[in-house]
Amino acid sequence: MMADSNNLIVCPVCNREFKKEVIEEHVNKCLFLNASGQSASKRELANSDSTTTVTLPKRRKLNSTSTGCPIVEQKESIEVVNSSQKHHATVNRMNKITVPLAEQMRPLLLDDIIGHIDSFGRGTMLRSMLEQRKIPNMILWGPPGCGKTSLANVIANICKESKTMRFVKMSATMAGINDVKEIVKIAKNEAQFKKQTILFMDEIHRFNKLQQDTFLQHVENGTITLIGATTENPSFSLNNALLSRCRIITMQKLSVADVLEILKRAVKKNCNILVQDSRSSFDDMSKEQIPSIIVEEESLRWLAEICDGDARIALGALELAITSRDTESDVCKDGPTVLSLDDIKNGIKRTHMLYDKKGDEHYNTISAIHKSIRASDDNAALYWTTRALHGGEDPIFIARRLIRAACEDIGLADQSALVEAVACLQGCQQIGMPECDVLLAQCAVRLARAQKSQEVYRAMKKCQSHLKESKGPLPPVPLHLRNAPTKLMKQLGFGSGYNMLHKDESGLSYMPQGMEDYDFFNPPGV
Ligand SMILES: Nc1ncnc2c1ncn2[C@@H]1O[C@H](COP(=O)(O)OP(=O)(O)OP(=O)(O)O)[C@@H](O)[C@H]1O
Ligand SMILES: [Zn+2]
Repeated sequence: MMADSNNLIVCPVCNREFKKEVIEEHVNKCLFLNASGQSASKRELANSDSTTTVTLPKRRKLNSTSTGCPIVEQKESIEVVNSSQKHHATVNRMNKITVPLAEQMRPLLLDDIIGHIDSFGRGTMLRSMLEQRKIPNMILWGPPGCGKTSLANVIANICKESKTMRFVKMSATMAGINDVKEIVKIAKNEAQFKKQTILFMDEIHRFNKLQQDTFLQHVENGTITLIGATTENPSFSLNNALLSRCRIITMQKLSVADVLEILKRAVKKNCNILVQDSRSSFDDMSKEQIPSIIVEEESLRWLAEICDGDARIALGALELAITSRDTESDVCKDGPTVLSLDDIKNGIKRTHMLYDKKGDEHYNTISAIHKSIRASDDNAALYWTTRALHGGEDPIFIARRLIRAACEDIGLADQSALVEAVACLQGCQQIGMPECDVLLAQCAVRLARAQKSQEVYRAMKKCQSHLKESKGPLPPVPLHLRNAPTKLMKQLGFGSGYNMLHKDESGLSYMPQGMEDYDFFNPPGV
């Protein structure tokens, strides 16, 4: 299949071959997945166009002033060509490309970590502990790509220098109980040689509570020092006993300025590519000084803004943009290649990154919808609903929440709101996305604009807490309210004295005995 193989291009990330028409799409996927530790090729394998032949496209060699850049290095090693060299070339390429830019930029020192001033900036307790090489048990809780693993990496570095601590890194996505037991066994042994084991467990929330119990005793008796990282609220996902033994370090989402700084550092330090306005002139530079690629500051700022605080995504996108930009320019031009905002935008699909269905963002957004409705802010209700859908939220999940809001916040003030919200759910079930988007938008706006009444909801809450707080057996249903289907029951007095009149005229109480004066709508003292 020689003719075909000429048409194949190797993915620089996973080293598989794809047809020219699909390679771009594949590389985009592969880079993103690679950044998140997965591989696009595995998923695509079943229906991919890959074959075993290796034919590499000819690439432009970059300016030699750019050495040190991971991207540049990989370019140079891809510069291959005939089939007798192909094996060597493949190996060479693999070695260099398996480390994505985000990984290369991982901070080594505390001072390299950007942001997080409140949690471990100068003057914080954690900071001074770490500076004295004291590592507490801790859980790092923060959104993806904010630097949890990076902090662990810095700690690994501290361990390396200390000689009295060893650092072990695991991920709960891969490891099981047996791995933990193994670590504990080694840790006990190392302890005899006065070496403390620091265990970093990434994505610790993936362990169920029973599995978490395995750590507990070893954390408690000091065999291991545990550092857990999680994107999920630890108070829900972690064992209480474990929580009480660990310091919870809350890491905020990185700000736009933080991410911008990380991007600038990556560009400056690693790649020797200038960040500036492309219009500036290079007249007074010697030919060697002129960089091969220029990244405009505007592009970096845009990236920093859309990555939603995830530095890994921002770095991955930058890497992708540089890689694909360079591939395009086959001919060596006189001036540098400019990486414009459009180049960066082309490489990225916004929705891929921003909405994490399982994480807090999912609940945060749905809560924002509900609260906007409650506040009668139609504009905000529309925004949050649209944003949830844009991020890939399940429309049924939103519709259910709207039904709840229709009762909880609108209630008897406008009873058709409930009917319409239920209709909205049915409509969503029947037509699905993308058509049901407007159903949800309309319903959210409708609910936001409705009259509000929490009367029933509040009364129900009062009633619920009354029941919860009442001690001893609950009062029996009064005899006159009971049904008497049998003779025996009639003889026992069931239903006796009952009449069909309204409460003011019937002379009966419809509340249990002793509770005649209870009014959940107007509770005493309110
Ligand atoms: N605060 C930061 N300072 C400097 N670089 C950072 C920071 N946060 C993230 N980065 C960069 O982003 C990359 C990804 O960050 P990291 O792996 O530490 O995130 P994480 O919080 O562990 O994310 P996840 O929950 O997805 O594993 C790092 O390799 C580093 O290059
Ligand atoms: Zn690939």
